[in-house]
Amino acid sequence: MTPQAPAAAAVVLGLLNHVYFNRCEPQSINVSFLAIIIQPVALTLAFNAFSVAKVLTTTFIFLATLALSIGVYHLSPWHPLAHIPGPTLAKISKWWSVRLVLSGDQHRVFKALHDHYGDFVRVGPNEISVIHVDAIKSVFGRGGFPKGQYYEPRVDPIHGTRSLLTSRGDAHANRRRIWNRGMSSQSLLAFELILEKHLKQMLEHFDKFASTRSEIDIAAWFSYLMFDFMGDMAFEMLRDGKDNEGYWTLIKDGAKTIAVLSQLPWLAPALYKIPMLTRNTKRAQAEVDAVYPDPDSVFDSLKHGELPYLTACFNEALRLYPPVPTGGPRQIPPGAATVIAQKMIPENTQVYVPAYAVHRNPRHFFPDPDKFDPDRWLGSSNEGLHHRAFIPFSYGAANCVGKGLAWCEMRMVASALLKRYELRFGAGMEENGSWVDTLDDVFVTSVGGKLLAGVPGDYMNQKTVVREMP
Ligand code: HEM
Repeated sequence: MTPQAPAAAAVVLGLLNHVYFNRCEPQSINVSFLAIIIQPVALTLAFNAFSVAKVLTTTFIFLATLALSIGVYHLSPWHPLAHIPGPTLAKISKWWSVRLVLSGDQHRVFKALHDHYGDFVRVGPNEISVIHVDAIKSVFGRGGFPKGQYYEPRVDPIHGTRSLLTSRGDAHANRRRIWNRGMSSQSLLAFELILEKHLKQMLEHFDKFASTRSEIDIAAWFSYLMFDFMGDMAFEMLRDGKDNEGYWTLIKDGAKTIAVLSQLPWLAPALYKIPMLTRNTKRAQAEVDAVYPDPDSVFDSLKHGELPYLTACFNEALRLYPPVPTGGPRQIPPGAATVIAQKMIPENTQVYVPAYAVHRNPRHFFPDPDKFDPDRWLGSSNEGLHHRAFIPFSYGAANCVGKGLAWCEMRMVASALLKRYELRFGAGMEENGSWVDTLDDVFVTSVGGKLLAGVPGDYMNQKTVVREMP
């Protein structure tokens, strides 16, 4: 045996491992980690050359070969995604994505990549992002693709319980039917009463702040409101459950489902862009005043259809700052290579259709796709407005089940605030103008910092006489 034999064997073993992992992607780190640790040790023993130094050397050669082989293959013309352009580091390893997600900038970076590379970008060894409008239907629509491994970490690791978000196929369809019943227009009317109760509580607090002219972090207050409302709504379902099989099953299905209901940040980022926080306040406030002449009537959701300007403002906020900015990919099943927007995409690829980048593409919304311009939603012609490319609530069978409720919340909260106050940016907020740039993409949007409302001396001038809340 030559002294180089263990090293050569470690190289061969590294290459064989790559072939194996390429065919059978590991589903759990435990098994693969164990295999990777044991193999070089066993190899050193097999050559009767056991010593700590030799084990370390063999392990290093083995791991280096494995890493190099994987990296080279990912960049090679033989990789099935070789025809999709993208950053080199993204193609080589998933660590690029991990770093990106940790930074919170995923949505902004995806957009920049699409600006540079076009409709298709390779954003991982086996992941692509597509912003072509045809991809929305192909990926999310009927006959589209299931959620894949991306969603698995969201499954309860102890009980294996799947929420609506993580279930697939028939299990998803069955559970979704129950949710749909729970979110029917009749149910929404009941939820509105709960929202009204908590909204009034928030207004009481705001009245106090107004009287002392103090500054508030309005983003935090919207989160409190949504937390209280969603929590109360979930338990209200529980209370009424005996009479409503739909709600009852929903709750019985486990705490995970309630946790989904209690997802707070979905709504907040859109609310932060409500027009009272911008210079576009005039018209929206006038519209609310006209539709709700009586302050007590602002809780009446039946009039929400009479608020086209406010609705346009929210559409524009949801377009520029979709609360699920990138979202999760769908995964092309084994053996189901497919064509998306005229490009062949191989099996097992994870496909993102990132709302943030789709919404800011000049082919879909023009002119000035980065500009907050509610009027683009109000024109009689649809020029410059690609409705099919507007996907803040996603699309297809697993789109947002809470869409109706979210719209009700947004319009009711905004109407109540616009009717009652003239809000101003807090000290330093307007000049910075960059609060929205601090929003992080962590699947949903996470609020980066305080959004101060009001300035001392000119703060939340109450338009109406403050009344005692019932
Ligand atoms: C402006 C507010 C909201 C936005 C923009 C939004 C957006 C979305 C998006 C994009 C998805 C798809 C996620 C994916 O594909 O992985 C989704 C799913 C979902 N949303 Fe919302 N959402 C909002 C509010 C709500 C509310 C208030 C609820 C509470 C009932 C809710 C409950 C859900 C559930 C349960 C799902 C999973 C649906 C399924 O897998 O069938 N959402 N939402």
